[in-house]
Amino acid sequence: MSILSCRHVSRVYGQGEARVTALSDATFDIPEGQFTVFTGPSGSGKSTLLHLCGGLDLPDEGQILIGGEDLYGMPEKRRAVFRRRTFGFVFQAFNLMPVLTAEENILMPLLLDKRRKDEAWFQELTCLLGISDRLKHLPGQLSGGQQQRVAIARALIAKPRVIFADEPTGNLDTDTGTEVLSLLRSSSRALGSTVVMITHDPGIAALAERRIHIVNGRLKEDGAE
Ligand SMILES: Nc1ncnc2c1ncn2[C@@H]1O[C@H](COP(=O)(O)OP(=O)(O)OP(=O)(O)O)[C@@H](O)[C@H]1O
Repeated sequence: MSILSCRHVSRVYGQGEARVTALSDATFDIPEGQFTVFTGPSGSGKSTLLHLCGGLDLPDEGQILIGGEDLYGMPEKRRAVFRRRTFGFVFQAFNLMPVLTAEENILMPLLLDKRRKDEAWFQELTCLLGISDRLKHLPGQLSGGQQQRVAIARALIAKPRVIFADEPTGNLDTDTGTEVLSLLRSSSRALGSTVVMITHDPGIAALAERRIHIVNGRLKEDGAE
């Protein structure tokens, strides 16, 4: 079974002259463990699609199934809990809490869900990401690449089945971006998680197993006419 199944999903913003069809009839399936990127020009609908798949928006039409569960068929409160337990998010701007140490930032999803820390996974993850000696630092004391590695650890600490990453390398130089991406891949592989990522960078997109191109809210699989 697919981990993520998108069925005829559309999203329209605004009304009248301000009406924009951000996404039109999006249909695709992502098997568990696959690393997929969404590419496309600015304003084509990539973030809209990522937010819908991540349970952060509401589609106007269509259905999104996560492991067979209808994401928008469940009540909002249950969706919030489901999202916290099933998804990890990584953003371009890192979005770390500046007053918390790296370790406190990483553990935040567990705290929100009143879950215990799996010490072995915490050690493995921080070691894999090369941040074991930075755990007591505040985000402001870390480089951009280190901050994004902390954000990846935070996204993975609760062992999510799907990781959504919105331009995770967008604020990093090319070498750091490639390194961070490879760490995102190896740490998600260690967990067997599926990664769905937006990128503008063709070099980064080439590293994915699958590319879904979006133009004017319409999807086009890599290699398709
Ligand atoms: N909240 C909103 N209200 C109105 N229009 C919106 C809203 N969010 C997005 N849009 C419009 O929907 C379209 C798709 O936007 P989206 O952010 O999904 O594109 P994108 O491909 O992620 O762009 P970028 O690469 O620049 O981030 C754009 O025309 C955008 O202006």
